[in-house]
Amino acid sequence: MTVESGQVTKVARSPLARRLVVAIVLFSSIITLVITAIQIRVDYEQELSDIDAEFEQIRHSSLHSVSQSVWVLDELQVRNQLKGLTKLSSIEFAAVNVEGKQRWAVGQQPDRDQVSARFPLTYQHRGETLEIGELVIIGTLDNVYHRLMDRVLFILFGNGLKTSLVALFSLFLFYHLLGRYILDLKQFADRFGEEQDLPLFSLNRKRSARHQPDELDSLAASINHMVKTLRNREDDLRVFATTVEQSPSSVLLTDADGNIVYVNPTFTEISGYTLDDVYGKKPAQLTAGLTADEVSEQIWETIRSGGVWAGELKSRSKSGTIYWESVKIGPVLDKNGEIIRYILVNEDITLRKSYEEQLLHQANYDGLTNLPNRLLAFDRIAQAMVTAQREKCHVVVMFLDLDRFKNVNDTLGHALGDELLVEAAKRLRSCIRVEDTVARLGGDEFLIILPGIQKTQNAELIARKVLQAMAAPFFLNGRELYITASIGITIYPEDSDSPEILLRNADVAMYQAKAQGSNSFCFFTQTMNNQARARLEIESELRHAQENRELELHFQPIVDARSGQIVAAEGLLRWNNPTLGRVSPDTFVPLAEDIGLILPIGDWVLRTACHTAMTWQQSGRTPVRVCVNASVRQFRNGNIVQTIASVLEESGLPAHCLEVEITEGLLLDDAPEIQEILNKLHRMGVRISIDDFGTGYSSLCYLKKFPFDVLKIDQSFVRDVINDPDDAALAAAIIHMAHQLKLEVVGEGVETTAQLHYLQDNGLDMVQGYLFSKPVTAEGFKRLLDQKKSHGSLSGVVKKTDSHTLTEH
Ligand SMILES: Nc1nc2c(ncn2[C@@H]2O[C@@H]3COP(=O)(O)O[C@H]4[C@@H](O)[C@H](n5cnc6c(=O)[nH]c(N)nc65)O[C@@H]4COP(=O)(O)O[C@H]3[C@H]2O)c(=O)[nH]1
Repeated sequence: MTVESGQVTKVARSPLARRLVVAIVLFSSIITLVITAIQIRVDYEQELSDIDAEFEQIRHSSLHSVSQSVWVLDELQVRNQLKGLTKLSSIEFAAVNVEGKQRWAVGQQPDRDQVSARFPLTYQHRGETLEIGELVIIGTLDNVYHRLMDRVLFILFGNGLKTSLVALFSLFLFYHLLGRYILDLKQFADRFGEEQDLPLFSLNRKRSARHQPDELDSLAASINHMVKTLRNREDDLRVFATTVEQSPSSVLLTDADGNIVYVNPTFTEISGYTLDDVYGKKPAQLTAGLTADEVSEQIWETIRSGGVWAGELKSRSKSGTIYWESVKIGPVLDKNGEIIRYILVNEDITLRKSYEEQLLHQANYDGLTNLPNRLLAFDRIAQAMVTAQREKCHVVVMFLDLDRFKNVNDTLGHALGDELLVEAAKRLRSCIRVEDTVARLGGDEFLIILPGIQKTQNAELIARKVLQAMAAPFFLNGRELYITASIGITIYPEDSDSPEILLRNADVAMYQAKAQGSNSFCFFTQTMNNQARARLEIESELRHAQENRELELHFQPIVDARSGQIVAAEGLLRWNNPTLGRVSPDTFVPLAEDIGLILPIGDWVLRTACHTAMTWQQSGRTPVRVCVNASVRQFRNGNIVQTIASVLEESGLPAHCLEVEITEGLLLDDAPEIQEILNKLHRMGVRISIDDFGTGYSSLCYLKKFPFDVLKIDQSFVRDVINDPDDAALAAAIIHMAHQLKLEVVGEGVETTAQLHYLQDNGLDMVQGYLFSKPVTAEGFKRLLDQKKSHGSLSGVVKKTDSHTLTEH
């Protein structure tokens, strides 16, 4: 009840209730006043007409007697009659005027609102009507007024009471029907903001069975619907708020004027600024000087027109660090399409940017020397060509390759090779102007681009300068190294107007310079171009040689120098191409090495050689060794030990029947893995021979260090043993020395009996050469083996005459 009465008081105090009461009172009062006024007016009219009626009554009833009394001048009677008149309620004063003058009067003449009447006093005398005077009666309206006033007061009081009661009743009704529910609603609304789990609103009223839903029910239903909608929205908002709070992107909100009103934790984390630091500031203030004015204008133009601007901008953190952000800025519109906020979603892309920059650098610069790479070099050539065309000058493009750089790598290791390249790059840079470019194309290949050259003769000067710079010794890792370079030169626009062709021209010219004996330069000519084309053609044909079965393995016998018996067969590659015809191994083997094809080809040679040798053995012929040339590449990049092991297993050829021929080049590299491979092969029982001995470094160390079985004297020595005493002495010394080291010696390229005899006399173990046989097919070799069978020993044949050689035709 207390709550109830308290609520009533609240209701009574409520402006709405007050307004209701005032309205009721005002309305009721106005109605009352209007009705009262009308009523009073009617009553007043009625009072006046009552007075008129009374005056008429006087005229009918008293006028004759007053006239009689005046005629007879009965003063007393007149006075009594006048007094009698003033006794009447509405008459205050009565008088008789004779001849215009007041003769008798009774009562007070009122000075307030009055009503009066004048009646002529007449008398019939001798048939004639005489006017003898005038009766004046005057009444006041006081009584009328009093009565009217009483009535007014009564009406007002009655209506006031009624109005009050109505107002009170209205208040009660208002509270009972509406007010208390409004208060409940208010309380619900108050609690709704504070209590998350507030149950839905329900009207606290009794409902009879006949209760029909009224406006309050539908209001409650609407409110609950609104509550549910709000709660859903609140949930959605909470989800969005959490999303924004936990977003890995930084989020800023500004008001419609662009002043920051919110930042999420990621923003603080990245920039170091809290909301307090930046509240009310413009985002641009945080990046002052980092965004170009045109970009800022473009951003504003886009977002003011309702669009979203996306791009990458630099930002500055609180500590002053500059970082990159991927930025999306857009307006938030209200439902009328008016901008109410701007939202900035930024992602820190500094890392990505730096990767991109790195990638860009990597894509354009060489990692080792930091010189522009091939890609950038092309771009520079193209740019230089455009400028040269405009300024009517030339662009000189030089292709530079370090001579025998591979040897440095092989001998001293890649680390030192790399150091040499870095130093060489520095020297190259020091030879040219700032506007010139030195690029590294890869390996030991460099490109020098000289734009804006007026006289092409200058190219020669610069080439000489470069060669000179390279000629000075390099001091690396405590070693003194010498390296030379070969330079190919081509000129724009004379030689070509395409960067690709210019590069190719310079490459071709460089090859020519190398062919001339290295440490030189060479200008490009069209003839060179043709040669290069030919080389390219060979290269492209070679790539398909194996699959097209164009390769063949021929065999050349190696015979015992004393018995003349065939003791071994050297497998020698042959390539017969339908377009190119027979191509010499001296041409295609180095090419195959350059382009890496020597690995599959080398495997094929090994396999073919072992299988062929095995078929000879299986057909009952005396077993002979098969010698296979192995390229340096097979040792470095291939899996030669496993290949040989599996080939021997596949073919069934005993390991001691296989001899692997290597050249000195392989040994230049002091790499332990080469020694390991050779040792493994040796342990497997495979024989190892050193080929072309005498042409390279011919270091005796190698002979001691590596597990060789055979030494093959190069044919260049053998050729001149008869004519050149030096070569003769050298050949003899090599045989002697090899024997000291327990190596067997093969003389290569023996073409004459004189050569053979000289070598025999000096104790040579085996001979190989056209004197006995040129390399022949496997079938041909089989015949040679059979021929040997039928002839028994060849030694006699050999010693008699050249015409009795083993040569297969
Ligand atoms: N003038 C003259 N030459 C003679 C005489 N006796 C033999 N020859 C030639 O001398 C070369 C000996 O082979 P090489 O020094 O290993 O030199 C070989 C070898 O380095 C390479 N080669 C050939 N086949 C292969 C192979 O299967 N693998 C590898 N890696 N290189 C091979 O190609 C080079 C040349 O091979 P070919 O042209 O077959 O030339 C062969 C052979 O035909 C002679 O009395 N007089």
